[in-house]
Amino acid sequence: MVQEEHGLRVAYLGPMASYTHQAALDTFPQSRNHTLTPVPDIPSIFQAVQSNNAERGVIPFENSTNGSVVQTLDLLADSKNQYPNIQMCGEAFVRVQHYLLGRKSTSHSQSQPTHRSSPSGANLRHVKSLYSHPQAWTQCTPFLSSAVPGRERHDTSSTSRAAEIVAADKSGSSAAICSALAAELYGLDVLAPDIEEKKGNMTRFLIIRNSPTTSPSSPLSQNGSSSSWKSLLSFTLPQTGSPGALAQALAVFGKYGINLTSMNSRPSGERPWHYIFFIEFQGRRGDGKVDNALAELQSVVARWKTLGTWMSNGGQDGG
Ligand SMILES: O=C(O)C(=O)Cc1ccccc1
Repeated sequence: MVQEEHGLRVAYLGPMASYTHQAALDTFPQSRNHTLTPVPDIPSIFQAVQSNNAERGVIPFENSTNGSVVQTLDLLADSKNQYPNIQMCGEAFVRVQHYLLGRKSTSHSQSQPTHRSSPSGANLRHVKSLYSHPQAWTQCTPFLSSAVPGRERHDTSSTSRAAEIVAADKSGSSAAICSALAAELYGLDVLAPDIEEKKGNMTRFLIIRNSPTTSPSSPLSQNGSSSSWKSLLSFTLPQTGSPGALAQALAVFGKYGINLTSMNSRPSGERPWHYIFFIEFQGRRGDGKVDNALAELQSVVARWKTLGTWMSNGGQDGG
């Protein structure tokens, strides 16, 4: 998705060469004079946008192999009301190909059969510890268990942060799972390429903006049919047991012929075993059937919030 605007300040999960950086570069091309600023973690992206230190933020949302980024969902749930103005306004898909990066072993022991080597033939016996973003481990399970089993794993805030840590390790005994771009930027050797389990591995990133109003977007006639728009909303259900409340909430969308495209739930933070649900659907406010469905939803749910609208085919909500 390429944004039309120029000169936006964009916060992304850094440091440079993270997959989020790639999504930010794809969405906010340098030719449009955007300023892309790496921040250390996902909450910092929300803070930067909420406080107007950045006009846009780019955050990882879900991966085709291992599902939702729960930290992002929890920030969207916003149980402490820290990010009341955060709204989604776009999405970007990035093909994620993981590399094992580190320092090549200087020993010439590759021919010894007792030494494990990567699919590329690099000797990995000297690799004692591994660094990466938690999402990356489960995208590379077969490689990790066959080529570097039993190594100590350290979670990092991003894959590029892992590369930075490994580049600073003079012992050469650590390795990071990250992008090929990180190898170049941090001067690391490729110990094994394409180590992700599923070859079509993709991550979807959200573009967020500060938008204090949740009023309907501009008239539909200006910007394509309602089916090219997607919207995200969250809701919780009433406190006391009300059988079928979730089914009733979902039935509202069916009643108005609205296509649900994803659903997630997370603990609401209100009390144990109480959940917040995230529903993504085709359409947007201002479209009669969506307005009717949302009006009816209010009588079924306890708390609800619209979390944004965007063009699912690559555009952006101008509202
Ligand atoms: O850590 C990164 O580079 C990110 O941008 C988050 C992430 C991690 C793993 C797969 C896709 C995105």
